[in-house]
Amino acid sequence: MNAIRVRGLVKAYKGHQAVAGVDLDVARGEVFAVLGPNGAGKTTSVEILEGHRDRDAGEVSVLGVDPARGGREWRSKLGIVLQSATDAATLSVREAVRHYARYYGDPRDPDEVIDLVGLTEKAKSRAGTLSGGQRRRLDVALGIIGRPELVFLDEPTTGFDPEARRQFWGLIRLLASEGTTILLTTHYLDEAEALADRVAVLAGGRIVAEGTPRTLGGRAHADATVRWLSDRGHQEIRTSEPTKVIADLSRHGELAELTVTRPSLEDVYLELIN
Ligand SMILES: Nc1ncnc2c1ncn2[C@@H]1O[C@H](COP(=O)(O)OP(=O)(O)OP(=O)(O)O)[C@@H](O)[C@H]1O
Repeated sequence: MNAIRVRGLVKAYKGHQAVAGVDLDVARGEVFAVLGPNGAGKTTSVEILEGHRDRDAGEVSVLGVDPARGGREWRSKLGIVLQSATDAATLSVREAVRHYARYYGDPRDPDEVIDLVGLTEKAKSRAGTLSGGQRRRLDVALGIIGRPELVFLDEPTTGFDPEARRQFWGLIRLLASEGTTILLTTHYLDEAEALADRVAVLAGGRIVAEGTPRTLGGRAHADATVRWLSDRGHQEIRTSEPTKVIADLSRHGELAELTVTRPSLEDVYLELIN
């Protein structure tokens, strides 16, 4: 059984279809990233899967349960990190994490989780005094304290500095290695590429492409661009046979500033949504 199965999901706000017929399958243990521009319907879709928002039509199964009817036991298997920061301002980081741990039957060790998200030095600080990125790390800590089977992360690294993002990626890889299923939304294409087994691109409430980061939108078969510097300036050739092109060119000697590139995930993404 898949961790997530969605068929024909529809949600409208005052006549505007925010989600306009989405099908989605996420296997157990998979890291799945949903990409898409602002207003594409990512948060709406994720909130329906979390049981936080009702739907107008479609079938949804999350860990074998319809989220609209998910009870306490089902909810305890989920880890949810919302876009809005947690309201635990008066508690210290350690108090907040310990407090949340009490809701679960088999929580992780609070201090271990605080360490995993890189907040050990801030463990005694009140949540209200943390920086934006530190608050976000606390949100992630609260989302994983209950040892969830499935974690929803809505734009988890927004506001993280580069080092914190790398640290977070390590945490996601650790959770994935333990068999946790992870659904994340992100605007960072490098994040999707680094973490996701598969990605879906949502635009205008519909999935416009789905695949592995390496193959999305025909990326693996796209032409390569060979660039080099000659006496006449910078040269560029688009080709499906870069090895042959370079072999031919190199007969004339060394090629200065030689590079071979294929479209990045960002190139493919921008083409898909436009
Ligand atoms: N509570 C609401 N009431 C009315 N319209 C809403 C509501 N929530 C979302 N929408 C609209 O639904 C559409 C999809 O919004 P959603 O938040 O799901 O997009 P998103 O892909 O998560 O965007 P972002 O990347 O900006 O977070 C948008 O046009 C938005 O304005």
